[in-house]
Amino acid sequence: MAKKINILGATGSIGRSALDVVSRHPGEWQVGVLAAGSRAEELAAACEACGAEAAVLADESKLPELQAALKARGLSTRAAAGEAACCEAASDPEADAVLLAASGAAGLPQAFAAAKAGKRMLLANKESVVCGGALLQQAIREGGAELLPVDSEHSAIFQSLAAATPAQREKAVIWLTCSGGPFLRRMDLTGVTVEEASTHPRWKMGRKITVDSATLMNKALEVIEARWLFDIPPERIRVVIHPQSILHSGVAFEDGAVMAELGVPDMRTPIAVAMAWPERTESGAAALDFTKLKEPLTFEAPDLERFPQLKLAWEALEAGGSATIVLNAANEAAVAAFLDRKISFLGIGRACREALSGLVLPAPKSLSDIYAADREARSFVDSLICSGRIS
Ligand SMILES: NC(=O)C1=CN([C@@H]2O[C@H](COP(=O)(O)OP(=O)(O)OC[C@H]3O[C@@H](n4cnc5c(N)ncnc54)[C@H](OP(=O)(O)O)[C@@H]3O)[C@@H](O)[C@H]2O)C=CC1
Ligand SMILES: CC(=O)[C@@H](O)[C@H](O)COP(=O)(O)O
Ligand SMILES: [Mn+2]
Repeated sequence: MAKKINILGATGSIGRSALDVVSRHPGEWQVGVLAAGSRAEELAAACEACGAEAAVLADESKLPELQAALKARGLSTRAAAGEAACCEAASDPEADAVLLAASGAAGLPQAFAAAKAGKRMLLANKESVVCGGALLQQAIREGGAELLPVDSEHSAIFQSLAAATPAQREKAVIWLTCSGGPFLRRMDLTGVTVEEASTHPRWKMGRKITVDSATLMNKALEVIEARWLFDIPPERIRVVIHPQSILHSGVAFEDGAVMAELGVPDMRTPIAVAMAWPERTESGAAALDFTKLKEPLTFEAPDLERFPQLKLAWEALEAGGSATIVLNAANEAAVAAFLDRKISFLGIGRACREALSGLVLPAPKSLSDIYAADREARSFVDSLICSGRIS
């Protein structure tokens, strides 16, 4: 019988890539629920293409629109809306796997729901790991869930660690690769436009993560993500700039050996790895031919003067409490303001730093504590922007 996958964030960049992988395996995989944020027409179209059983929108007010869009396509797909319905999709007892690919902290309740229900979690939504921290890891353990990383770097690390013993992991160093984003060689970042920051040199991704890659906050979030996913202290996580995005990250062992995963930059590979693990399956990604690489593979240290956001990962982890939640929320609020052309590109980093030093909150004890810290950081940044202190 075909295995069932529920996809949250189905209309996004990861969601579409996942649907492409699923479509290559008829009879082996079938789609249960597709969930998205608010775009009813796009969700209905995705349901039609893959024959999903149910469609869910997080935005409750869009339920009539979703029902109408499904009906207009002659589909009998069940429709639901609201955050609770998204969490039901994430914890669905009928799903063999759930892909968590909403964008931002909006994915947090879904990750907790999947963890508590003991699901096989294919996790792209890094923000839920950054905010959920120890609490999410605890929910995964207690719920008996299995987490398979989809973020390309973490998929590479996961694969590189597959054969390592606990003792070998204890001394391993993680090398996270970073493309450097569109401004790797641009010395002056004043005046960066929304259009410039919204174009990634290697990956086609959603708007928020693309801007994060341009500020290097994406890598900061990935350092925090790695700390939790691989239970590794921050001082054993390093970042290296690798503009070609062919080596997706690696692990250095005490004997000098480095295990790494390489491939063409195509998210269908880590999605297929997570779907099939510990087996392998066809993803649709082109094979890497070392004899036909268009440019040499290069590596260099990151420039922390021009990209100070990167340092905030270690600072937030060191600070403890709710610092990583504050950092994530401040960044989400600042990136949204930048995309709305209310603040400059450099204002994003200033907002993150101000929030991190201005808001010292205790460690969360529950999901509602996480929401509270998240809300506080967002309103802190909003007030910085409204008062003109960040522009
Ligand atoms: N794109 C990539 O290559 C990579 C992405 N990631 C991570 O994966 C996640 C998704 O990124 P990406 O696909 O680029 O983002 P996109 O912006 O392309 O897509 C976001 C998706 O999330 C949906 N969505 C928004 N709010 C909710 C909600 N509350 N519940 C369920 N779905 C929701 C959107 O629906 P709607 O269309 O209705 O707005 C859309 O389907 C992010 O956390 C990102 O960091 C990690 C590695 C690589
Ligand atoms: C594809 C993926 O996993 C992204 O997170 C990607 O790594 C972004 O590239 P940067 O290295 O530029 O942040
Ligand atoms: Mn990544």
